[in-house]
Amino acid sequence: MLKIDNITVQYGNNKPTIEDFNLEISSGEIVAIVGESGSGKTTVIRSVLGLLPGQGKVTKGDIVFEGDSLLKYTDKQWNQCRGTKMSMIFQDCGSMINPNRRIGSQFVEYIRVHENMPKDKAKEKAIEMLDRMRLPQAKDIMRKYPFQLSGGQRQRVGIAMAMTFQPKLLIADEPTSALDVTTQSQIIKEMMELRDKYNTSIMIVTHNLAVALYMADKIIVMKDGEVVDRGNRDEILNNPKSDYTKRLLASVPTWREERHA
Ligand SMILES: Nc1ncnc2c1ncn2[C@@H]1O[C@H](COP(=O)(O)OP(=O)(O)OP(=O)(O)O)[C@@H](O)[C@H]1O
Repeated sequence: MLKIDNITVQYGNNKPTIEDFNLEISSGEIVAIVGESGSGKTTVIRSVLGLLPGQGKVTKGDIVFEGDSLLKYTDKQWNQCRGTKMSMIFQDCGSMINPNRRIGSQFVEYIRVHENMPKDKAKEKAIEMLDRMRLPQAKDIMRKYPFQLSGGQRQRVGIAMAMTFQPKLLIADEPTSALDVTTQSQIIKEMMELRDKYNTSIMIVTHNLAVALYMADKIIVMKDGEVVDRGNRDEILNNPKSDYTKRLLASVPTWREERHA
């Protein structure tokens, strides 16, 4: 479904931020990229989304999505792809939700940018999506401004928007780090349900190894632009290769002798 094939990414003439990076995601698979700040996680997902900032560029390798190279996508192809086949959610929905506009008006506009439909139909669709993301009183939510919602509610709105067109790939950058622990675990469970229901592949970036161990089928641990460990949950948990991963594991809380993720 998505193949990141040996890419090197560089910002201007600086030393490459990531080198020879590989990752394959199948349909319905959840992959987590874990690592500390500055390790290159966001660079990987921005490369996939074609949204590298500044002078960022993929200088080597290829990124293939459903058989086509994303590196060769035209602006038109990107517009058809982002928000529909490939969607993203961010920490506290940062770039998705405008703080100065009511949820309803921006959700309706978001839908109509991607699909030609009358306003009332788009509104129905928005309410249906909010309902699905377990936001009770969806009609009330539509009338509210983002600041009138809790962090968890805002994040559910972001996920509802991202899931509107049932994307094949959902890319999530630290989607729960702004939330309290209880809301964090609810949102994570809800994301896993999306995978089960729609077979959405999910690529999640997190600095929290516990979150990765809980939800991901495949985990990649990065440090200073390099992959220092990769494997499924059991491999990372029981047979980590790098000292860095071992240290991260040691910091995951334990409970009754059992490591809890
Ligand atoms: N716009 C940019 N211009 C130049 N260099 C950049 C830019 N963005 C990132 N970098 C370089 O890439 C490195 C990795 O950054 P990146 O944002 O990918 O890390 P990260 O693991 O996602 O960190 P965080 O968790 O803080 O978001 C940075 O240390 C920096 O050297």
